[in-house]
Amino acid sequence: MLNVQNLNIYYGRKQVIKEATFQIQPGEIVGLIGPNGAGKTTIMKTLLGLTKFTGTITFNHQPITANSHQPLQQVGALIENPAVYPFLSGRENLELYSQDTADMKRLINRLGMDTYIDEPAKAYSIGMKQKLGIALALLNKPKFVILDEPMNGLDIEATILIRQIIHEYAAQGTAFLISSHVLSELQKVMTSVIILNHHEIVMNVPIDQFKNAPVTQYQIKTLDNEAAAKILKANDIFYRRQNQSLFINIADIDQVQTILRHHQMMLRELVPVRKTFEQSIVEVLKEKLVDE
Ligand SMILES: Nc1ncnc2c1ncn2[C@@H]1O[C@H](COP(=O)(O)OP(=O)(O)OP(=O)(O)O)[C@@H](O)[C@H]1O
Repeated sequence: MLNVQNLNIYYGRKQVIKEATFQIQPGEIVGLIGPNGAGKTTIMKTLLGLTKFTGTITFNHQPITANSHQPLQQVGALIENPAVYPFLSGRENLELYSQDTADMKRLINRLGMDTYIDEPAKAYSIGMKQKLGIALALLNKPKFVILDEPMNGLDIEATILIRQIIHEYAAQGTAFLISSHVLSELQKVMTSVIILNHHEIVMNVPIDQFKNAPVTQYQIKTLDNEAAAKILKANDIFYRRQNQSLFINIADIDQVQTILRHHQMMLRELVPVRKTFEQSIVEVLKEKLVDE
């Protein structure tokens, strides 16, 4: 569907994206992650034909360039602040772009905007404006949607709703490219992740890779954690106490069970602890720094 090959982008003499190559297929929800200034927004703007570049971008085999926007008719986007006319109502803003009134009405309803959609957009809160921006991006059943920090300003209920809507569109075949600094939120929707660091793609993998992260520690509970901790200390075994649990390194877990049993101290809980998504991302970004 979307095919990006050897993308290079410069602002003046400064290279902002180096040799980025990636593909996005129908129904995929791709998270774009990277530190501030890594080039996420720049990539998104370039996919919309808003920036000059070298390399190739094709959408359904048709090229997108700074001068050729034909394939973008099937692409919806929310980048930076929603482009909303403040003196028009939310509905009038949507009508400017809508090609299907029934689809527009359904979207207003699905996003829970019925009560304020006819008020001028200038009276909207940040979250209401953000929802309007998302509605604009989702109008006309797009095949591909680009969302830059879509959860900005949304409360918990709206965040959950947007997540559900993204899943619904993806189930119908719409592909998404979404950037967010809230990794835990992005983790709940994305099917794969592209990590940008220092203007290059350093990782492009399915999200399942992180779900199956190796076990690094075990969290254990006994009837008397205080006494168990003393025994571990006396045996020179490293542990960390947190939230009425003891955390044991994976290499020590067999020895810990043997020692505790020897002291007639039975385990009440033994839970494997995996690296979190956030920890894995931080490690990927650090690895790259070490390489450099
Ligand atoms: N119009 C511009 N002119 C010159 N440099 C720019 C312009 N827009 C962005 N840049 C530079 O390009 C680099 C990438 O910026 P970009 O906004 O794409 O990063 P980002 O990954 O989206 O960052 P953030 O997470 O802070 O939004 C930055 O170094 C930024 O200073």
